[in-house]
Amino acid sequence: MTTDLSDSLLSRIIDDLAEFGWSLQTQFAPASLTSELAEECRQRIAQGTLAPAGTGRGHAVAVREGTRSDHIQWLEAGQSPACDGYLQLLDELRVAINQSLYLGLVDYESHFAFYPPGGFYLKHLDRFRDDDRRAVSAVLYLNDDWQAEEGGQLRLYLADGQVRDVLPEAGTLVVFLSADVPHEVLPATRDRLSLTGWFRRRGDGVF
Ligand SMILES: O=C(O)CCC(=O)C(=O)O
Ligand SMILES: [Fe+2]
Repeated sequence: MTTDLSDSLLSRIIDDLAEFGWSLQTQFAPASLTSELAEECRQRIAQGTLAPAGTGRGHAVAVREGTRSDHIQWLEAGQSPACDGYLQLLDELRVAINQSLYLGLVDYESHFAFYPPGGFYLKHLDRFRDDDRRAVSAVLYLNDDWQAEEGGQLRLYLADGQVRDVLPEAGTLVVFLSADVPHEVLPATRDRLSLTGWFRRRGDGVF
């Protein structure tokens, strides 16, 4: 699957990031791609390959009960045309951000996330105390026809004191500066599927 991001979409995201530290695009990914990704996520859930997420750094971290209740599986390139299509789009975005904002983003790490009904992620920052490589967070949602009364909003606490809620509707991408925007996932009354990821800067080699 090959798709390209339009220049106007890329400019909107970059301008928003520069001015406000976050951006919301309700039509980031084509419906065909999000439905394939949702189908793949559902298959992985059914096969039992998603595992309870930890809250520390890296792939092998302790599960801390009570902080978050999503199940995740990390993406690798070459697993499916849909995943590769998604990674290609995010790489286009990475290159565009670097060209305009000089953030020096070197890669994008990403996982499927599944929040069962009642699932949540308490207020947090995506940057770890001992690892500042995560610079920009990007989440693509995979849920058709999401209604506000079903809950599941991503709640962002912005620098100007405003609080914004984002519905996890299929095709919506939310992007924000990982170190600057505390956020939480509110419980929902239905399954909540997404692809969550982080553009990273080069580390200093200590970790
Ligand atoms: O799914 C979301 O809306 C955000 C998830 C999140 O904050 C995280 O995985 O760090
Ligand atoms: Fe987060």
